[in-house]
Amino acid sequence: MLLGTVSEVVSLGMVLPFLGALTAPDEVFSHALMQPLINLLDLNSSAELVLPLSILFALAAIISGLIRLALLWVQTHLGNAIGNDLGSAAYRKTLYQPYAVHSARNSSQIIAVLMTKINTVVYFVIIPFLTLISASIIVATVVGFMFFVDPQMTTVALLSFGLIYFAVAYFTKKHLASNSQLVTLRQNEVAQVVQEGLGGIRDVIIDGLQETYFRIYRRVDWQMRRALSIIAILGGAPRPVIEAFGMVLIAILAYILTQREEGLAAALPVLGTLALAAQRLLPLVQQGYASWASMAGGKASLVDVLELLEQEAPPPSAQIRHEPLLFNDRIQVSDLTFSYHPQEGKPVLQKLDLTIERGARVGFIGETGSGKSTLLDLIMGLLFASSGEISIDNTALDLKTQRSWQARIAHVPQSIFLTDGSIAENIAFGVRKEHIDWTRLKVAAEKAQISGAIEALNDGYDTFVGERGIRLSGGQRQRIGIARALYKKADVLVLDEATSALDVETEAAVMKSFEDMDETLTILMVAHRVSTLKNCDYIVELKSGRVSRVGNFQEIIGG
Ligand SMILES: Nc1ncnc2c1ncn2[C@@H]1O[C@H](COP(=O)(O)OP(=O)(O)OP(=O)(O)O)[C@@H](O)[C@H]1O
Repeated sequence: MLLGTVSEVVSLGMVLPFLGALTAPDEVFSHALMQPLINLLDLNSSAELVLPLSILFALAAIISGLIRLALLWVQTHLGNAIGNDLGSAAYRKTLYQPYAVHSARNSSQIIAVLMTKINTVVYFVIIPFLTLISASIIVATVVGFMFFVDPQMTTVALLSFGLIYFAVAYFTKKHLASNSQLVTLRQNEVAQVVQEGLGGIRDVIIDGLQETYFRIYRRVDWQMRRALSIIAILGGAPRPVIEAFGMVLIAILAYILTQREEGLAAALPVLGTLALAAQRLLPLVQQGYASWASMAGGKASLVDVLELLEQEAPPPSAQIRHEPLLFNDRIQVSDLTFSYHPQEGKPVLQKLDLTIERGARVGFIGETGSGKSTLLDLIMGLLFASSGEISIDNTALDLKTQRSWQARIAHVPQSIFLTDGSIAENIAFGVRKEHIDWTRLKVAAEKAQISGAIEALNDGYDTFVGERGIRLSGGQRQRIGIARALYKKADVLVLDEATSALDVETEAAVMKSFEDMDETLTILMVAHRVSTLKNCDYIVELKSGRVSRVGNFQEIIGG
């Protein structure tokens, strides 16, 4: 920035002697400031001065250009580096939020912030801010230099340009703010429509909703872009007006200067410098104004990014590997009440008591919405009781013990997330490829009834699982999910409709393989088909947020 300023002033400073040398060579030759140069080059006449001055002038211009190029590089790079820091910090904090926070909010808004708004902030706020600072410093210095050349004219020029920009800023401020708001709202909607359309693509295809989603996307995206273009237009609009005005002003100044006693020749260097300064200064002032306008336009996006950054930081213990919580006897659920929204209506679970011994295979049934998944989330320490408690052996499950309890659990959801990687990497999830324990991996795959299918593939365990595992069937995905849980060698396996996509025979085989597992392995499962629960030690039936019955398969389901 400092270099940028120096380069501007030096290249401007070179104009005065250069034009002077062309128009009034003798005066320049005898000027005190020129003597060191004249002595250094051993010049004898004013005519000899023109060439070195021309070279110096050209050099100053080239250096000034190079420095500005470097400045552009630094600003853009720095802006994006700051954007990367902000985005990563916001994503990290988001990941570490409690499950209750995630389940209560709209994920597409978070996606909009992390994918789109952070860019808006970089290109509309951070880079313009850096540009504004450098433009302000350069403007101030160039104005100072111009003041030195001709204070009167500089004051007139400054006041006229300044007033115009202030007036424009005053009148556009409101429009910039409202469009800024519009941009962030529409960015949320764009993220939502993309997420909903692609996330539910099966239903979109079956219901023939492609055109509906396409139309919504086109409308909200256009509204967002229109607001963005209004911000850009408001930022750029004064330029052509001011440039025309600037030229008029220079014509007037030229006229006034030529009317002075010294005549045109004496006025020309001053006029040239002023014209050049205006030509340099105007884009800079315009850049400063456009940066301000852009920042005003990006403000609402910045507010959204800052909101994510203000989320509670992960506790220092979050990164530490937790020693698994002692679990030798039982999970005890005592007098447990839970509400998603404590102020509203009846709790989802009410005064629930339940004991699950270590090594038990427990099935949960109940009507839809009876609270099965919620109870499993509470047992897994993802949600916390509104009143009552869950304890493991005799340790209460709370924020402090949550991570060490979770170190014992493997969860198999209904739909598992597969990363772009090999099957092996997806089973040994989160483990670096070189650290994978292949024997353990193969045993897990065998027990999950997937080893045969994997080994039949050309690349076996190294087969690449495409984007979100699209190349695998639902049943294969679920079995990979089960193998992943088994690889973790957890003490508690939680299966929430984890076998719903399997055919009856495969499901029975998976269930059978659970039977052969270590008898200390505790299995909690919610099943799509009650027949899946046939081999459970007991079945817990939930009704209206309470345990209505506990018994074996025969007692609860009947023969
Ligand atoms: N994130 C949430 N925010 C608010 N309410 C929720 C949330 N998740 C579930 N609920 C409500 O809690 C109740 C219990 O839901 P839960 O998913 O635990 O039931 P479930 O027995 O597992 O149902 P299903 O068999 O349909 O999966 C339902 O009334 C549901 O609407």
